Amino acid sequence: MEKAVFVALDFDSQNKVHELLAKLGQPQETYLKIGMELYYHYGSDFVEKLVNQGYHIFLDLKLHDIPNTVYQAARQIAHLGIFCTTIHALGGSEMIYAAKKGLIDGTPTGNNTPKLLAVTELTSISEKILANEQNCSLSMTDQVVSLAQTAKKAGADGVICSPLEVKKLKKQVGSDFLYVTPGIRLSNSTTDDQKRIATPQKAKEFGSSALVVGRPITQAEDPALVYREIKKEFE
Ligand SMILES: O=c1ccn([C@@H]2O[C@H](COP(=O)(O)O)[C@@H](O)[C@H]2O)c(=O)[nH]1
Repeated sequence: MEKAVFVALDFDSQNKVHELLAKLGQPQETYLKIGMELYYHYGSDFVEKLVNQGYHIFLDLKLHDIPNTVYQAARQIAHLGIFCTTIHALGGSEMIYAAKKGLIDGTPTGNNTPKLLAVTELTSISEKILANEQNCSLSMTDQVVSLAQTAKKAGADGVICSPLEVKKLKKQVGSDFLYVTPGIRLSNSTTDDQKRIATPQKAKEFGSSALVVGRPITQAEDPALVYREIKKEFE
């Protein structure tokens, strides 16, 4: 996982996924993120197909429900042979603990338990939205640190955050925790709906463990070239 670049497969069809994968390289060296769009369309068979081809799969379903429901869902997710998955840290420590237990209980004997990553504040949330819509009196960084501390205590393996928060997180939460960062934009990319962004180079300087990159790769004229450039800049 250290220094992986996860390509976010936010597509509405399998054909588009296969077209992209044909350009990216060996499955064993390729990290992919499957989110709600593909999962709700094609279900877990599609996830298992890519796992069986040798891809490292990050299943990003961002579970957020009562602890028992999350426990049962995590138990099912653990059968898929994926590399990591997500929950919302805002669900609280009991829910995070339940997710971790579900992943452990559901992992078939001999397989690795998927890593559990807790989403702190989505990278589409700005300081202004945090204050005005979530009525949070903490700064963005302090709120992310607080959620990460809760997630770590409850057994998560790492968090999803912006690269902008990683330096402080490493100091206050520790380097023995994963900091996986979306919100990655090249200096010439559009920001789209992302608010807390950084380039791959900056993310590397701040200490991100892994990057998540969608549209800058998937909507590029030459996705393979951009993917290679991002990997080179980050590794
Ligand atoms: O805080 C978060 C959590 C998850 N994401 C996901 O990452 C990708 C980013 O895609 P881009 O096209 O590079 O913006 C996307 O799948 C999100 O669901 C995030 O952006 N922020």
